[in-house]
Amino acid sequence: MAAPSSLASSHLSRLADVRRAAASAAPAPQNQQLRLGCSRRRAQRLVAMAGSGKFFVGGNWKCNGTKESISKLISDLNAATLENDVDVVVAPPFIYIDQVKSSLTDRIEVSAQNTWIGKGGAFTGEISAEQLVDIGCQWVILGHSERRHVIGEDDQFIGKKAAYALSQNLKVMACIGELLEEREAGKTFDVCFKQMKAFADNITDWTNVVIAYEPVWAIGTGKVASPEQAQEVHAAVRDWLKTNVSADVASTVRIIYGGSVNAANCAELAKKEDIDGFLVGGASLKGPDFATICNSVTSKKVTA
Ligand SMILES: O=C(CO)COP(=O)(O)O
Repeated sequence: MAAPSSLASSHLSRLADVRRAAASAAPAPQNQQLRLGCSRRRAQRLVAMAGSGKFFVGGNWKCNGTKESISKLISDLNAATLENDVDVVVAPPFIYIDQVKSSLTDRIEVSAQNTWIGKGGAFTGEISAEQLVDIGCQWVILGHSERRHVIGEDDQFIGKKAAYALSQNLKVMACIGELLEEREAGKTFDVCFKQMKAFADNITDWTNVVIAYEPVWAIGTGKVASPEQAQEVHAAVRDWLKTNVSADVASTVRIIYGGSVNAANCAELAKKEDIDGFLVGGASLKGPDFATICNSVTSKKVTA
């Protein structure tokens, strides 16, 4: 695995610029900082987010579940106590979305795992954004590595899907992340920035977008990125947004981490400055574990 020091030094020096700029920016209102008990830079970001800056946890159920197992998961989630400071979303397989919508508490929003690129019609086997909205689905996951690397979706196709989903008022979890060989070749930032560019070329309003950094080598492998590895990429993506989109988007968009997150490792990851939540696969199939991950937002309240 490439050590952080092998990542491009120009990006690291730009990160240092961002940190210096943040340190010299006007202080956040003190009550906000105290209430959150977090670092000044994060408090400033939360003020800029004006209420939309909650910790965010998504559960991606992938191609798992039966009517029976999903009923059990729903009743565990309905019984769970969730912190107020966290947005929680689950993404069941398409065919169970209706079942989930009709029995899951409104406290948890519902996402699809994919959508068609445009308006529905003669596209056998596809599900349109209009249909998702029709059944009350609020979110869609786009650009997941399993869609990119197993199904073969490319950056442009994914970017266009994001534009269309947003135009239909679906909120988007936009996924990026490098393969193991790309990380080992020192290409982590290049790969993530290229995937970001395809999203940025198609997205004009980032209000309803959450970015999910999911290193492919950490997905379903039990090999979680260290908090430092994840933080480094999150900060670089935020820096990329500042340079290529706007300072406002860079400071307000949530960047969540995915890849072998579980009830035991979530608290340490959640403490990191630029980790605004998680996209969880395997552990989201266990209600109590998923609730623990949602409640790792409390780690954010400890001064970083
Ligand atoms: O792909 C993921 C979420 O979208 C992560 O999956 P795991 O948590 O099972 O590694």
